[in-house]
Amino acid sequence: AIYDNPSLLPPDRTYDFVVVGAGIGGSVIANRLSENPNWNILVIEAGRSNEGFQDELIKIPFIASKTFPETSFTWNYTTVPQAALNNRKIAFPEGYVLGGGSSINFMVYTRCSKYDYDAFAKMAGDDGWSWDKILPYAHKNEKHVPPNDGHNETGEYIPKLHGTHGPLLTSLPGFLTEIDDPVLAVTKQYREFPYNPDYNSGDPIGISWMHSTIGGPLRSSSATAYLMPAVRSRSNIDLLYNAQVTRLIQSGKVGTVPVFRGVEFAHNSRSERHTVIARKEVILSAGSFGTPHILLLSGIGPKLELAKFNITTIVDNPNVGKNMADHPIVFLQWTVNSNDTFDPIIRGGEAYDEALKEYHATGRGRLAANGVSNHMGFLRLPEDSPVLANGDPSTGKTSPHYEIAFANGFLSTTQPIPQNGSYMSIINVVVTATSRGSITLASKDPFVLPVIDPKVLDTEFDKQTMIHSIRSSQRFATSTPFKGYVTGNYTTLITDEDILNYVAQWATSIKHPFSTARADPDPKNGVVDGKLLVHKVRGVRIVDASVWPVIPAGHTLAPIYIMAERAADVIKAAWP
Ligand SMILES: Cc1cc2nc3c(=O)[nH]c(=O)nc-3n(C[C@H](O)[C@H](O)[C@H](O)COP(=O)(O)OP(=O)(O)OC[C@H]3O[C@@H](n4cnc5c(N)ncnc54)[C@H](O)[C@@H]3O)c2cc1C
Repeated sequence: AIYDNPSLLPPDRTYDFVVVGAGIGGSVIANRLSENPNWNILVIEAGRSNEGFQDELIKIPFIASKTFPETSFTWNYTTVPQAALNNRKIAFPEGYVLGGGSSINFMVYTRCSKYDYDAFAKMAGDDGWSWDKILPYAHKNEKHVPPNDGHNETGEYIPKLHGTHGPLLTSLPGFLTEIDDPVLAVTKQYREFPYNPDYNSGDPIGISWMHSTIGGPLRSSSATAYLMPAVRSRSNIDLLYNAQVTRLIQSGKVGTVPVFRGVEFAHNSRSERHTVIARKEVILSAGSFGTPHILLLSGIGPKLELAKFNITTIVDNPNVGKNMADHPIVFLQWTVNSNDTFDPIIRGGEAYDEALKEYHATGRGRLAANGVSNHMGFLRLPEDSPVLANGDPSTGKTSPHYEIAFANGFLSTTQPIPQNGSYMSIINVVVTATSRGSITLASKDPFVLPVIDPKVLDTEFDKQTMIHSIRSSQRFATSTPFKGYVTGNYTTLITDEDILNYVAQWATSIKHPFSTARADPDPKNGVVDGKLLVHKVRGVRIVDASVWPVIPAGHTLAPIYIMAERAADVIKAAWP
């Protein structure tokens, strides 16, 4: 059954598993565990339903960016001032809705490098997370469907690499653009930008066609693919949304080890607190901010920090909320000779209304497709690059250092679009970023947002790699295939100093927080073990981005789906 207020949840109901957070990790776990008809599952989500008020914003692919930074679909986090960004505080939205990030994100589906998974396995001390072992779960997750415009996709990807029967729908670009041909022409002419027939093979290096979590004209999210189908078809799963988990409660002890099978939750800061007990496990899937926040409020975290807020430490673990990895992003634009970019649509008005009309009438057109890019490139710094002089932080030889992606218009999440003109944008992302930030308590009150400090571009490696990425983008935009199309720079950047100033003014986080409760067999170094069980307590497991000991070098949704699919089997095996 579905409940939208804690007071409606039947008080006598008991559950085997309580899943906290209905984002990517939580939705996969809830679906897979409820396959066992003998188990009862409760899912508790702080945010809203993915249906109802303004839900077109999270259904129509092109307008994804209208869902953040501050809407009813987001947690409106703001960071502390970022030193490398002119001390700007940046907006850091996260999904506050069934589906979590998968309901509001840009839908870019990248499995990342096989070495990212091998590094996870090695650091967590569990070979099951390695690429070769986990690959079946990538297939289990995915259902590749034809592109929405029905174009012939032969040669644009390698079919055998993709799932055909999973819940999550993925597809190639559903709206072809005028820059597709020149982008592909660059890959034939320049060794710096080789063509990769499919970046989801475990070796993403090169320029590939982009895959998105889109089926037909609609976003496919963990809510539409996993959670709601299970809730609507099975009687052993209850879903409660509009209910924030405020802490875990110690429910007993095994010897000297505390057991945490109690979950406390409330509709808002003024309303009554409720509790529920999980007979088997509490699964924390509240994401890289929500999960450590709940642990800290429950007395599991760095003792000195907890003491500052008069929270009694039950388990002293200095790693909770630390080691936060993320990816910095900056957008760069060029003026182009075209009447066919998406700029008029982004500006709104008549062009947007026309596109929306076409979408409703035919289910086709630009709005039915991902607006970010049709192709993207994952590239490595040259082996002799001085940026690598102090070592290579990437996980292996098929792991990129940076990403570039090409948009057929003025794309930016920080810069306002100019009133006039036509543009092309290249997105620059440092995907092997070495800066590490944190999430810490701001208050003992669970309804006060925690302090987020991602330390964007904090290290010299990250800054120099961003400079390299921008220079690479500049070579791309001025390559022969773009002669006559690209007419000039929107912003002219010549020296490294120019670039760093530009980055300080406009860079932001791509919103891939990771590793804030990382897996490590040694409780001194991590928060969970290789089976994702929280160290030094019983009854709590974590399944979300926070447990990854490395941040995958690409976009993060696919790696989380894949790890959650395997985590579900790990849990099933633990309760035979
Ligand atoms: C704006 C944006 C754009 C992005 N674009 C892309 C992209 O194009 N491609 C890509 O691969 N990745 C993208 N990402 C990243 C990706 O969406 C995330 O990495 C992913 O969703 C994280 O999954 P998760 O399961 O760890 O957490 P989430 O999906 O964030 O789910 C956590 C859930 O827990 C809930 N929750 C939190 N605290 C509590 C609490 N106390 N009580 C109850 N519930 C709670 C939240 O409301 C949320 O629903 C983007 C993210 C954002 C924010």
